[in-house]
Amino acid sequence: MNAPDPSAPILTVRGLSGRIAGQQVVEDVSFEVPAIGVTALLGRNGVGKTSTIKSILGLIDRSGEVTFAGTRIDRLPTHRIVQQGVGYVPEDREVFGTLTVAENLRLAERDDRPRRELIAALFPDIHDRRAQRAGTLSGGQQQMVSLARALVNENRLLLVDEPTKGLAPKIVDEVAVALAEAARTVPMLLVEQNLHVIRALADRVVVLSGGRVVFTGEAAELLDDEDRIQRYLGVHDADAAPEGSTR
Ligand SMILES: Nc1ncnc2c1ncn2[C@@H]1O[C@H](COP(=O)(O)OP(=O)(O)OP(=O)(O)O)[C@@H](O)[C@H]1O
Repeated sequence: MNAPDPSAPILTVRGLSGRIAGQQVVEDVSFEVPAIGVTALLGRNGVGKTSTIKSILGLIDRSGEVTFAGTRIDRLPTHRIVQQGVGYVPEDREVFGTLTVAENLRLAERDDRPRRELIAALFPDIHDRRAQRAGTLSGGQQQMVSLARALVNENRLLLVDEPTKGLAPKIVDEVAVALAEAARTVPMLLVEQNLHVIRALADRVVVLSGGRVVFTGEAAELLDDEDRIQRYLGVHDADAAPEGSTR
Protein backbone atom coordinates (compact mmCIF):
# COMPACT_ATOMS: atom_id res chain seq x y z
CA MET A 1 0.00 0.00 0.00
CA ASN A 2 1.24 3.50 -0.83
CA ALA A 3 1.95 5.85 2.06
CA PRO A 4 -0.65 8.63 2.36
CA ASP A 5 0.34 11.94 0.81
CA PRO A 6 0.73 14.43 3.73
CA SER A 7 0.03 17.37 1.42
CA ALA A 8 -3.33 15.94 0.30
CA PRO A 9 -6.41 17.36 2.04
CA ILE A 10 -7.92 15.14 4.70
CA LEU A 11 -11.41 16.33 3.73
CA THR A 12 -12.68 17.54 0.38
CA VAL A 13 -16.20 18.90 0.07
CA ARG A 14 -17.61 19.44 -3.44
CA GLY A 15 -21.04 20.83 -4.25
CA LEU A 16 -22.44 19.93 -0.85
CA SER A 17 -26.04 20.86 -0.21
CA GLY A 18 -28.04 20.19 2.92
CA ARG A 19 -31.74 20.31 3.71
CA ILE A 20 -33.70 20.52 6.92
CA ALA A 21 -37.46 19.89 6.75
CA GLY A 22 -37.35 20.35 2.96
CA GLN A 23 -35.61 23.74 3.22
CA GLN A 24 -32.16 24.18 1.67
CA VAL A 25 -29.79 25.42 4.41
CA VAL A 26 -26.46 24.55 2.72
CA GLU A 27 -26.09 25.43 -0.97
CA ASP A 28 -23.44 23.99 -3.25
CA VAL A 29 -20.61 24.38 -0.73
CA SER A 30 -17.06 23.43 -1.76
CA PHE A 31 -13.88 23.61 0.31
CA GLU A 32 -10.94 21.55 1.53
CA VAL A 33 -9.53 20.84 4.98
CA PRO A 34 -5.74 20.30 4.94
CA ALA A 35 -4.37 17.28 6.79
CA ILE A 36 -2.65 19.55 9.28
CA GLY A 37 -3.74 22.52 11.37
CA VAL A 38 -7.02 24.27 12.09
CA THR A 39 -9.45 25.32 9.37
CA ALA A 40 -12.09 27.70 10.75
CA LEU A 41 -15.58 27.65 9.25
CA LEU A 42 -16.92 31.18 9.75
CA GLY A 43 -19.89 33.39 8.99
CA ARG A 44 -22.68 35.35 10.61
CA ASN A 45 -25.39 33.74 12.71
CA GLY A 46 -27.63 31.40 10.75
CA VAL A 47 -25.51 31.18 7.57
CA GLY A 48 -25.33 27.40 7.74
CA LYS A 49 -22.11 26.53 9.59
CA THR A 50 -23.66 23.92 11.87
CA SER A 51 -25.71 22.57 8.96
CA THR A 52 -22.52 22.18 6.88
CA ILE A 53 -20.91 20.11 9.65
CA LYS A 54 -24.10 18.05 9.98
CA SER A 55 -24.23 17.54 6.20
CA ILE A 56 -20.65 16.23 6.22
CA LEU A 57 -21.60 13.81 8.99
CA GLY A 58 -24.85 12.75 7.33
CA LEU A 59 -26.87 14.05 10.27
CA ILE A 60 -29.17 15.93 7.90
CA ASP A 61 -30.37 15.15 4.38
CA ARG A 62 -27.48 16.01 2.00
CA SER A 63 -26.21 15.70 -1.55
CA GLY A 64 -22.82 16.37 -3.14
CA GLU A 65 -19.36 14.83 -2.76
CA VAL A 66 -17.50 14.49 0.51
CA THR A 67 -14.16 12.70 0.41
CA PHE A 68 -12.40 11.83 3.67
CA ALA A 69 -8.81 10.53 3.51
CA GLY A 70 -9.34 9.55 -0.13
CA THR A 71 -12.65 7.73 0.42
CA ARG A 72 -16.12 9.01 -0.51
CA ILE A 73 -18.25 9.25 2.63
CA ASP A 74 -21.28 11.13 1.30
CA ARG A 75 -23.42 8.02 1.05
CA LEU A 76 -22.37 6.52 4.38
CA PRO A 77 -24.47 6.63 7.54
CA THR A 78 -23.09 8.76 10.37
CA HIS A 79 -21.81 5.87 12.50
CA ARG A 80 -19.72 4.55 9.59
CA ILE A 81 -18.22 8.03 9.03
CA VAL A 82 -17.34 8.30 12.72
CA GLN A 83 -15.82 4.79 12.66
CA GLN A 84 -13.47 5.93 9.88
CA GLY A 85 -11.93 8.42 12.29
CA VAL A 86 -14.04 11.57 12.20
CA GLY A 87 -14.53 12.95 15.72
CA TYR A 88 -17.44 15.30 16.38
CA VAL A 89 -17.78 17.83 19.17
CA PRO A 90 -21.34 19.13 18.77
CA GLU A 91 -22.62 22.60 19.51
CA ASP A 92 -24.18 22.67 23.01
CA ARG A 93 -21.89 19.82 24.12
CA GLU A 94 -24.63 17.17 24.39
CA VAL A 95 -23.17 15.40 27.41
CA PHE A 96 -25.36 12.86 29.19
CA GLY A 97 -26.34 14.89 32.23
CA THR A 98 -27.45 12.04 34.47
CA LEU A 99 -24.30 10.00 33.81
CA THR A 100 -20.95 10.62 35.47
CA VAL A 101 -17.98 12.11 33.66
CA ALA A 102 -16.35 8.65 33.58
CA GLU A 103 -19.51 7.08 32.11
CA ASN A 104 -19.72 9.79 29.45
CA LEU A 105 -16.15 9.06 28.44
CA ARG A 106 -16.60 5.28 28.57
CA LEU A 107 -19.58 5.51 26.21
CA ALA A 108 -17.47 7.39 23.69
CA GLU A 109 -14.64 4.84 23.66
CA ARG A 110 -14.40 3.19 20.24
CA ASP A 111 -10.77 2.16 19.97
CA ASP A 112 -9.29 -1.01 21.50
CA ARG A 113 -6.87 1.18 23.40
CA PRO A 114 -8.72 4.37 24.39
CA ARG A 115 -6.36 7.21 25.24
CA ARG A 116 -7.36 7.56 28.90
CA GLU A 117 -3.90 8.80 30.02
CA LEU A 118 -3.95 11.52 27.39
CA ILE A 119 -7.38 12.65 28.56
CA ALA A 120 -6.24 12.73 32.19
CA ALA A 121 -3.18 14.79 31.20
CA LEU A 122 -5.11 17.21 28.95
CA PHE A 123 -8.07 17.68 31.30
CA PRO A 124 -6.90 17.23 34.91
CA ASP A 125 -9.97 18.99 36.30
CA ILE A 126 -12.30 16.64 34.44
CA HIS A 127 -10.20 13.67 35.52
CA ASP A 128 -10.58 14.74 39.16
CA ARG A 129 -14.34 15.02 38.65
CA ARG A 130 -14.81 11.65 36.96
CA ALA A 131 -17.38 10.50 39.58
CA GLN A 132 -19.43 13.72 39.25
CA ARG A 133 -22.66 13.74 37.21
CA ALA A 134 -21.98 15.61 33.98
CA GLY A 135 -25.20 17.61 34.32
CA THR A 136 -23.84 19.27 37.45
CA LEU A 137 -20.65 20.49 35.73
CA SER A 138 -20.21 24.11 34.63
CA GLY A 139 -20.57 24.95 30.93
CA GLY A 140 -16.80 25.06 30.48
CA GLN A 141 -16.33 21.73 32.25
CA GLN A 142 -19.05 20.16 30.08
CA GLN A 143 -17.22 21.48 27.01
CA MET A 144 -14.04 19.78 28.23
CA VAL A 145 -15.96 16.48 28.61
CA SER A 146 -17.33 16.90 25.09
CA LEU A 147 -13.84 17.52 23.72
CA ALA A 148 -12.41 14.65 25.76
CA ARG A 149 -15.01 12.28 24.27
CA ALA A 150 -13.72 13.10 20.79
CA LEU A 151 -10.05 12.88 21.80
CA VAL A 152 -10.29 9.56 23.64
CA ASN A 153 -10.22 7.85 20.23
CA GLU A 154 -7.47 8.26 17.67
CA ASN A 155 -9.34 10.32 15.09
CA ARG A 156 -7.98 11.55 11.78
CA LEU A 157 -10.16 14.68 11.75
CA LEU A 158 -12.13 16.60 14.35
CA LEU A 159 -15.27 18.58 13.56
CA VAL A 160 -15.73 21.04 16.43
CA ASP A 161 -18.85 23.21 16.52
CA GLU A 162 -18.78 26.50 18.49
CA PRO A 163 -16.86 25.18 21.49
CA THR A 164 -16.68 28.53 23.28
CA LYS A 165 -20.33 29.53 22.85
CA GLY A 166 -21.84 30.98 26.01
CA LEU A 167 -18.69 30.62 28.11
CA ALA A 168 -17.11 33.28 30.33
CA PRO A 169 -13.92 34.87 28.89
CA LYS A 170 -11.59 33.07 31.31
CA ILE A 171 -13.16 29.73 30.43
CA VAL A 172 -13.01 30.58 26.72
CA ASP A 173 -9.23 30.89 27.16
CA GLU A 174 -9.05 27.48 28.86
CA VAL A 175 -11.06 25.83 26.09
CA ALA A 176 -8.86 27.53 23.49
CA VAL A 177 -5.74 26.12 25.16
CA ALA A 178 -7.27 22.62 25.13
CA LEU A 179 -8.19 23.01 21.45
CA ALA A 180 -4.67 24.18 20.61
CA GLU A 181 -3.27 21.08 22.36
CA ALA A 182 -5.69 18.87 20.45
CA ALA A 183 -4.82 20.56 17.15
CA ARG A 184 -1.18 19.53 17.59
CA THR A 185 -2.21 15.93 17.04
CA VAL A 186 -5.21 16.05 14.71
CA PRO A 187 -6.47 18.36 11.93
CA MET A 188 -9.60 20.27 12.83
CA LEU A 189 -12.55 21.93 11.14
CA LEU A 190 -13.66 24.48 13.73
CA VAL A 191 -16.85 26.53 13.77
CA GLU A 192 -16.09 29.53 15.95
CA GLN A 193 -17.41 33.07 16.35
CA ASN A 194 -14.97 34.46 18.87
CA LEU A 195 -12.36 36.44 16.94
CA HIS A 196 -9.74 36.08 19.67
CA VAL A 197 -10.05 32.31 19.48
CA ILE A 198 -9.99 32.35 15.68
CA ARG A 199 -6.84 34.46 15.78
CA ALA A 200 -5.21 32.12 18.27
CA LEU A 201 -6.09 28.86 16.51
CA ALA A 202 -6.98 29.18 12.83
CA ASP A 203 -4.47 28.54 10.05
CA ARG A 204 -7.04 28.75 7.26
CA VAL A 205 -10.56 30.07 7.02
CA VAL A 206 -13.66 29.21 5.01
CA VAL A 207 -16.39 31.87 5.18
CA LEU A 208 -20.06 31.12 4.51
CA SER A 209 -22.79 33.58 3.65
CA GLY A 210 -26.35 32.58 2.87
CA GLY A 211 -25.37 28.90 2.87
CA ARG A 212 -22.58 29.45 0.29
CA VAL A 213 -18.78 29.81 0.49
CA VAL A 214 -17.78 33.44 -0.10
CA PHE A 215 -14.11 33.35 0.94
CA THR A 216 -11.37 30.78 1.53
CA GLY A 217 -7.76 31.52 2.33
CA GLU A 218 -5.07 31.88 4.95
CA ALA A 219 -6.48 33.08 8.28
CA ALA A 220 -4.28 36.19 8.22
CA GLU A 221 -5.71 37.23 4.84
CA LEU A 222 -9.09 37.65 6.51
CA LEU A 223 -8.02 38.68 9.99
CA ASP A 224 -5.73 41.48 8.79
CA ASP A 225 -8.52 42.97 6.69
CA GLU A 226 -10.96 45.02 8.75
CA ASP A 227 -13.33 45.47 5.79
CA ARG A 228 -13.61 41.75 5.17
CA ILE A 229 -14.11 41.03 8.87
CA GLN A 230 -16.94 43.54 8.97
CA ARG A 231 -18.47 42.36 5.69
CA TYR A 232 -18.27 38.63 6.27
CA LEU A 233 -18.60 38.34 10.02
CA GLY A 234 -20.41 41.56 10.98
CA VAL A 235 -17.88 42.43 13.68
CA HIS A 236 -15.25 45.02 14.35
CA ASP A 237 -11.87 43.59 15.21
CA ALA A 238 -12.05 44.82 18.80
CA ASP A 239 -15.25 42.81 19.34
CA ALA A 240 -15.19 39.23 20.51
CA ALA A 241 -18.40 38.09 18.85
CA PRO A 242 -20.64 39.06 15.91
CA GLU A 243 -23.82 41.10 15.89
CA GLY A 244 -26.75 39.14 17.23
CA SER A 245 -24.53 36.80 19.22
CA THR A 246 -25.61 36.11 22.76
CA ARG A 247 -22.10 36.48 24.06
N1 LIG B 1 -34.14 22.12 12.90
C1 LIG B 1 -34.30 23.15 12.08
N2 LIG B 1 -35.50 23.42 11.52
C2 LIG B 1 -35.66 24.47 10.66
N3 LIG B 1 -34.67 25.28 10.29
C3 LIG B 1 -33.45 25.08 10.80
C4 LIG B 1 -33.20 24.01 11.72
N4 LIG B 1 -31.90 24.04 12.08
C5 LIG B 1 -31.37 25.09 11.40
N5 LIG B 1 -32.29 25.70 10.65
C6 LIG B 1 -32.07 26.89 9.79
O1 LIG B 1 -31.00 26.62 8.92
C7 LIG B 1 -30.21 27.79 8.72
C8 LIG B 1 -28.76 27.50 9.05
O2 LIG B 1 -28.64 27.19 10.45
P1 LIG B 1 -27.26 26.78 11.10
O3 LIG B 1 -27.54 26.39 12.52
O4 LIG B 1 -26.59 25.80 10.24
O5 LIG B 1 -26.47 28.16 11.04
P2 LIG B 1 -25.16 28.59 11.81
O6 LIG B 1 -24.34 29.34 10.81
O7 LIG B 1 -24.51 27.42 12.46
O8 LIG B 1 -25.78 29.57 12.88
P3 LIG B 1 -25.24 30.05 14.35
O9 LIG B 1 -23.96 30.74 14.12
O10 LIG B 1 -26.31 30.98 14.80
O11 LIG B 1 -25.13 28.81 15.19
C9 LIG B 1 -30.82 28.88 9.60
O12 LIG B 1 -31.63 29.69 8.81
C10 LIG B 1 -31.65 28.09 10.61
O13 LIG B 1 -32.76 28.85 11.05
